Amino acid sequence: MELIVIEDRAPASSAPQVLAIGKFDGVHLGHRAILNAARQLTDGAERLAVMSFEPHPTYVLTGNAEYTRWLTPRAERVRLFTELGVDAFYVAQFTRAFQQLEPEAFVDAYLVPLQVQHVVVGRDFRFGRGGRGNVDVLRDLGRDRGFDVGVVDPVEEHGHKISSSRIREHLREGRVEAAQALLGRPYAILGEVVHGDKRGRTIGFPTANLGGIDDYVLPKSGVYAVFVEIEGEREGAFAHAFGVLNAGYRPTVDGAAFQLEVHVLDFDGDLYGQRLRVSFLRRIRDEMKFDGLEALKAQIARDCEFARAVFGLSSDSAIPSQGPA
Ligand SMILES: Cc1cc2nc3c(=O)[nH]c(=O)nc-3n(C[C@H](O)[C@H](O)[C@H](O)COP(=O)(O)O)c2cc1C
Ligand SMILES: Nc1ncnc2c1ncn2[C@@H]1O[C@H](COP(=O)(O)OP(=O)(O)O)[C@@H](O)[C@H]1O
Repeated sequence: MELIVIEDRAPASSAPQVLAIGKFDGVHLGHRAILNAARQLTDGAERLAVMSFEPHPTYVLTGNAEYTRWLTPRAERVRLFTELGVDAFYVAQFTRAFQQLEPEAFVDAYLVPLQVQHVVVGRDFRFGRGGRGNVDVLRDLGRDRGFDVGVVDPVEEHGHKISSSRIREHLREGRVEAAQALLGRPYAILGEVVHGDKRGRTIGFPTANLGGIDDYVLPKSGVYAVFVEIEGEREGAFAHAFGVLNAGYRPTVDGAAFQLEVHVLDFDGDLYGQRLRVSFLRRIRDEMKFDGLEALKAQIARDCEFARAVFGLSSDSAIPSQGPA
């Protein structure tokens, strides 16, 4: 897949294209419906392309700092679009000048050079200065410029529209399974294993601390059962495994910063510098303040047992399974 950042005018495309336009944060089931509709319009000669915008338009337009974080930062969108067979991903810079473009100017500078044959958007798509452009405006502009417009109705789940903001809300409340139902896959965060306080190993539960996660929407603090993958190949480690993850401030040890740390089940080895993707499968409990490390250690052992039961893994410990406290 080709990744093209657009500053103020799209580069000329050498091939005709079908283009899906939207924010695509999360690449959730609603976004997938748009991509599938676009894919069905491609014939042999046309490329399948996606256009989205950075920084997050909601951040630029509302100033809401939560939108400096993404469900899927650019690298994750690149990965998912590649998996979904997208040929070209255009990232348009959502600058002040961009926001001033009239709908017609947007179409002429951003779509016409791309040899767009079909544009596919969601029903509520808005574009151009002050959000003046909508699907009808886009259709009218396309008529004179040789493209048509496919409109995809919102995908619903239990009568509610699937949206990135609902997924954010679920994650804020720790409802990772509800988030998964809207995403069509578990919510995942990719980070690099950094050094911590080296306390984990002294209590028998080494925890890989994830760094470089500032671009991600973080789930509610608490303990989660997770799926863990190492990005790229590595000799002597695992390709994927299960784990228990603590998200939060670690009140027992007076942690000051929000952290994600994962203890990988049935693994012993060096993970520093590795890139791990953790997928949130099940919330186990709230983060708690314990009277000392022994109590914390006993609870982590129960968390591991609980996760083993969830995953159907055999227990290799003598601690009886009691589930979360
Ligand atoms: C499954 C799991 C659950 C945890 N639960 C809590 C908790 O409820 N409260 C807390 O203060 N710390 C909790 N922790 C974090 C530990 O305090 C932390 O892993 C330990 O201090 C090691 O820190 P280090 O990796 O920086 O050495 C948990 C860790 C894991 C792996
Ligand atoms: N099962 C495991 N799960 C997570 N990390 C492990 C495991 N076994 C060994 N490690 C290694 O131990 C490190 C974590 O140990 P810990 O004492 O918690 O140190 P730190 O405070 O630096 O995270 C990980 O970064 C990894 O390199």
